Amino acid sequence: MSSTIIAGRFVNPEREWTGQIRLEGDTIVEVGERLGTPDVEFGEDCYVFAGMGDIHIHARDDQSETQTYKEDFRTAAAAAVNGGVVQVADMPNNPVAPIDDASYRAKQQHLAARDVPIQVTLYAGIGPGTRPLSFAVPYKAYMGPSVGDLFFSTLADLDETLAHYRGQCVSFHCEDPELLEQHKSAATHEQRRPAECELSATRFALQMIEKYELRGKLCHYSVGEGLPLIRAARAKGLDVTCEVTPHHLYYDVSDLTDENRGWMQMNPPLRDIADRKAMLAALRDGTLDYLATDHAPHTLEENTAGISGQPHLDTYGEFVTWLIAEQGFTAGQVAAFCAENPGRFVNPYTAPLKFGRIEPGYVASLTVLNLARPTTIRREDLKTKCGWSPFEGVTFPGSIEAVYVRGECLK
Ligand SMILES: NC(=O)N[C@@H](CC(=O)O)C(=O)O
Repeated sequence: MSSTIIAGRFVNPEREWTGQIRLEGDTIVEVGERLGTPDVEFGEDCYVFAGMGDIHIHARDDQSETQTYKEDFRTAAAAAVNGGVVQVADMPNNPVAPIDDASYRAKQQHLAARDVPIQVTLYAGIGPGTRPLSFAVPYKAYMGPSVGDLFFSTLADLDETLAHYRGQCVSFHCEDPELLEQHKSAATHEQRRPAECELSATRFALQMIEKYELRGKLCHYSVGEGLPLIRAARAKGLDVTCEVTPHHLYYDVSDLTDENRGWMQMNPPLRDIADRKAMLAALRDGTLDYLATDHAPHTLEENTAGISGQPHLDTYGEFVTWLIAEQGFTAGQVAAFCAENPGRFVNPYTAPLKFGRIEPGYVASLTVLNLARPTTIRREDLKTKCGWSPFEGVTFPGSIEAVYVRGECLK
């Protein structure tokens, strides 16, 4: 079995240290000071993290193959590696939604045939009348309409369905369908999906998590007023974690112009500056657990025509360098919300591989960021099939030095 010694500055959430690690096959087998002559050495400008994980992506690939003109598992995996991401979790709002044993297994087989190097965990969908699968998977509930047909029209219907999912791991897209309906004639996207939709849905999701003892997760959180509700629920002992996207941390409504409105549209929408600042603070204090992109690759033409979502996998790692160099996040904080917490979320489903830490027994996947070499995002460097990024032209303070996937250096 091939053995590689890597030297550099390593980061886990609780400590940062200079030393060496030894990889054997696809596993980290030793962490120490002087294990031998290094095969690879990363300099002082680099941080070596456990491989980063994006637990909210839309690869747009399923057995129907009707959306693979914009992304498929291969191009999503290429975009992930390009952005320093070694494991992803894929959402179920496909034309053929994985909602039961047969449809989930069929999507798994479809994925296996794509033979991608990174780990892809599949969510199963919860829709009106669905029931849990016979094996453990993470679930996703779209409370109201977003993209695709998997959603509820009333929260009462969702409650009735969730009663069957007691104790399961359920992620919520928090927008109240009845309030969305009330605002549907408003002038702009953000007025049609206002903060109160997410707040009301947050209260409901927390009630459901308590009532059915779910392992709950709130997706792409964007409303400052909801954060105290999440903290209070945790203080009460609820098992609830929370994602935040790059776009809700970087942009707010003051960035919207007549020209960019089309491609700056996503669900939930951009919010006020105060919300954006609240998200940054909550990511720093641990209220938000995961940097998860909601990578939603649609073509620019589709976005301009009104479909919601932005692609973000290609730029995940560069965006993280902005958090460190310009927003004052510590490398340890990054190791928590980009590696350890996403790893903890998927590890129940990825055995024998264990993601998220630099520690013997964990997978030999690493994300190495260089904080001294800035990157300007250019369309020609993207690997996503949809072919664009909202960050085109943005210069981030750092770059991706290397990406190891199961012991192999892929970038
Ligand atoms: N977030 C989005 O704006 N779009 C997502 C759907 C979703 O996650 O709601 C998509 O599937 O494209």
